[in-house]
Amino acid sequence: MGEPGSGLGSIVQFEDVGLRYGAGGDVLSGVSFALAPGSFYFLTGPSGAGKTSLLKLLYLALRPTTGTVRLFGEDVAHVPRARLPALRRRIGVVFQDFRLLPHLSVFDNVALPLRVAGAADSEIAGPVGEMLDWVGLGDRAGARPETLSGGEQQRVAIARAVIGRPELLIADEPTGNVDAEMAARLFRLFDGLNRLGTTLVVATHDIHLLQAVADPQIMRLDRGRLADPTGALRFPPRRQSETGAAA
Ligand SMILES: Nc1ncnc2c1ncn2[C@@H]1O[C@H](COP(=O)(O)OP(=O)(O)OP(=O)(O)O)[C@@H](O)[C@H]1O
Repeated sequence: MGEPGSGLGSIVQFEDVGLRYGAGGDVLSGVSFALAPGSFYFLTGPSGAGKTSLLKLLYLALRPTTGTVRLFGEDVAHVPRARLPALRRRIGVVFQDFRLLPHLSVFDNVALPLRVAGAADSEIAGPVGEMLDWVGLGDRAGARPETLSGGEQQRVAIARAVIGRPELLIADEPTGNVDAEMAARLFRLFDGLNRLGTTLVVATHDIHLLQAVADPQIMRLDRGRLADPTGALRFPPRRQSETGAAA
């Protein structure tokens, strides 16, 4: 797990981070933690605790009001605006509200990160087709997002977030709209990515899904503060009988 406080070699480091929206009160305060490369963190806490706000700091949609956020070793407050897109390309995000592009097909939504990274069409078809098969949407490649159910849109959003094998994957309630079987499958996908080296931060209320993951660590937010100031609590290791066959 990350070495809270030291942050050396971390993918993400928060130092005494505080966040306010406008003239409102503290949404986050005194948040400090460091995530080691290749770790798998769950972010839990009651509604309104600040989980989405913390994730927004991670994917550079917000900057902290106080304190320091470092991503890939860089203080985000000092990253020139022109370099932000390059930094963002290293991060995959599954948004709570999916944010699929309505004028693009399912295929083109999922292909987008590869196209932005400069991949040729010949390099795109195979991986996108495989990814759509994996999330059970191989036969919906040509569909527009608006014709899909909420759960199907969520799976497209996950496919788009992971297709480029990001160094850091951030997901906000990524299984909120899918059934238990698909949720377990998606978590095995996350676990597989994690084994390949991707660092994950997943906000979820679905605590029992943590057992689909080899080495989960838990951060709990309560009213804008990390409940465990040392950064993480270790979850009991999964038992084979509880997880079923591997993906
Ligand atoms: N854009 C905003 N402007 C003002 N206040 C906001 C904004 N976004 C969030 N908040 C406030 O910040 C607090 C934390 O919200 P946040 O969405 O981060 O919580 P959360 O833990 O993700 O909740 P949930 O589990 O319900 O999604 C809430 O009190 C919310 O009202």
